[in-house]
Amino acid sequence: MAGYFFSFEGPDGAGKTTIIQLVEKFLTEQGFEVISTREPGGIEIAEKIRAVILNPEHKSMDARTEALLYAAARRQHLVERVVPALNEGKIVLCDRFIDSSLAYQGFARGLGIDEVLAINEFAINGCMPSLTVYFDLDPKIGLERINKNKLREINRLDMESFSFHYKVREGYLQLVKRFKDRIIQVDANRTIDEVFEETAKIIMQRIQS
Ligand SMILES: Nc1ncnc2c1ncn2[C@@H]1O[C@H](COP(=O)(O)OP(=O)(O)O)[C@@H](O)[C@H]1O
Ligand SMILES: Cc1cn([C@H]2C[C@H](O)[C@@H](COP(=O)(O)OP(=O)(O)O)O2)c(=O)[nH]c1=O
Repeated sequence: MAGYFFSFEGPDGAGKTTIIQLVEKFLTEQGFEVISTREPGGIEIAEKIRAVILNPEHKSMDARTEALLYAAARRQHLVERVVPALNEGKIVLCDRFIDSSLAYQGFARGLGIDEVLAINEFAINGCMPSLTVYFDLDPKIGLERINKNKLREINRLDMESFSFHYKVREGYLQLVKRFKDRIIQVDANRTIDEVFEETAKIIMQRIQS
């Protein structure tokens, strides 16, 4: 595969969507062919799986069921959207990928990072991002940012307690230590311009290396 696969991680409200849009514009202006996507990314089968996961009425969903459904939606999106773009030599910017499952289901839900990694390795079959930018932010600040934006829908994961979201952050910080070569941590508690500049620099370094 000729393209570059980059994923972006962090708590809800960390600024992933905002920064990805800016990075996409920047890279396009530099002459690269870029797509930005997010799971389920408009892929019909993956959308349907995701609707089942995030439906606030599904309070009885078992944690392993949740992890398997995320992995299934990921697989479908990868095959239909990410891999074709990489094969065309494009840069793919993906809002959340495997590390979301490791942090949310593996660590915060307590299923175990290694267990969730195993089912995701099966799902992605070797197609890992070459670089992951993790936006680190106190989840409280992320939720405050989201609450200011009244247009955003509230999903089943948003309804989790604060302690869940703090565990997600702890999970991410463990992943940063474990996958040092792949994950780069960025302090997201700064202005949009500052976060964008650092992110663009990290990505350009990886493309040029
Ligand atoms: N660095 C920042 N400082 C202040 N507000 C921000 C920052 N980055 C994003 N926001 C705002 O926070 C909200 C959530 O941002 P968004 O990019 O949707 O986050 P995510 O995709 O990580 O959930 C949006 O209203 C966005 O404008
Ligand atoms: C991709 C993924 C997301 N999630 C969670 C994170 C979010 O709370 C929720 C919805 O993700 P998403 O639609 O990416 O929401 P946001 O725009 O807030 O980032 O699903 C997992 O728990 N595991 C996963 O593998």
